[in-house]
Amino acid sequence: MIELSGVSKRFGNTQAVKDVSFTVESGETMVLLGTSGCGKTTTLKMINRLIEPDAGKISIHGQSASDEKPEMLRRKIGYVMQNIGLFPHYTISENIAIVPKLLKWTVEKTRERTHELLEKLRLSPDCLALFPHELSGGQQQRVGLARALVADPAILLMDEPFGALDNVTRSEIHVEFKALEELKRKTIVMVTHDVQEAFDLADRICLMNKGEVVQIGTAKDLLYRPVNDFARQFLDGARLALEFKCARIKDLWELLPQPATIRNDAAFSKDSGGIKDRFQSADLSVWLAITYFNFTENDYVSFILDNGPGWIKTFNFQELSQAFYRYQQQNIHE
Ligand SMILES: Nc1ncnc2c1ncn2[C@@H]1O[C@H](COP(=O)(O)OP(=O)(O)OP(=O)(O)O)[C@@H](O)[C@H]1O
Repeated sequence: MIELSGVSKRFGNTQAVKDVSFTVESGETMVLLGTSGCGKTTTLKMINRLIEPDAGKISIHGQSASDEKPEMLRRKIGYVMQNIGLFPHYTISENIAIVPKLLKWTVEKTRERTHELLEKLRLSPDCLALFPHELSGGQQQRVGLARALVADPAILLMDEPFGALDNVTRSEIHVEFKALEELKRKTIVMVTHDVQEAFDLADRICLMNKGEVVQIGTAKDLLYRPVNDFARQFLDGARLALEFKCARIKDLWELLPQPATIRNDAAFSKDSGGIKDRFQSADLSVWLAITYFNFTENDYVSFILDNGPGWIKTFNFQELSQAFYRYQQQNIHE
């Protein structure tokens, strides 16, 4: 768990961070979101003491960060730098081995862990002897993540980790990132100025402006219950896409047409793994349902909820849109 209480930082005449307080629970992903210069990176760097606060308290797992030596603190906290930040004259293998070296791991232990991570992050072992510039942006980003994860830290700080990637690669990596078992147990604080990214990855979002926290909440809180005009306007440009991202098929289940027949064939029984062929989990955002499954007027897709009556529904794009519209109305008028 990470706790910030009344944390402030000034650089000369600039109040970079002002009285920021929030708690990130163990295993939670908190995204610091806001426009350029609003104090996100400064806040992140105060957590691992790359920057020292002028005022306030930061504690990690209940222990004050200021009581610990910065180098010791940083060994326990993975850090993915802005613009990936790989060392250009180190090979990929050397880049990943930086923390293991500090921790005096054996060559064999480092090699084993490196290969384990490469496999999880879908990187070929052939890249180990290469230099960063010989890899694509997406591959470099994965190496940056491998370097931060190598010592299996419970906490991961990520500063615009996908900032260098184009939009398509970025969305693909978001899906993979969410699915990585290695990350599911970690407490993550991530900085981004990209609202879509925040909505894709956050459990909760901390929206900042001019060094201060404007609102902390789930994506749905920010979308449907903004605390002020700034919070409302910050999302306005992408509101519809964000609403699609926030809503899961299961959230609108009751608004979707009742199944004409409840099918029971063995092909998609729970025992056979649930998802078969065109059968998708209802725990999927409406956004993904539409973008990934080429969902059209003529195209019926079956979704599976939990077991029980009505746990499979088959509908087309139009029926999904209608249900989504009713869901939006309900939330706005909540
Ligand atoms: N080392 C520094 N010296 C002087 N001013 C700084 C320093 N670091 C940050 N600042 C200023 O503090 C403010 C907050 O910067 P910070 O990098 O935390 O913002 P940010 O929200 O992360 O922005 P970006 O998304 O552009 O990185 C900015 O006005 C910035 O110019």
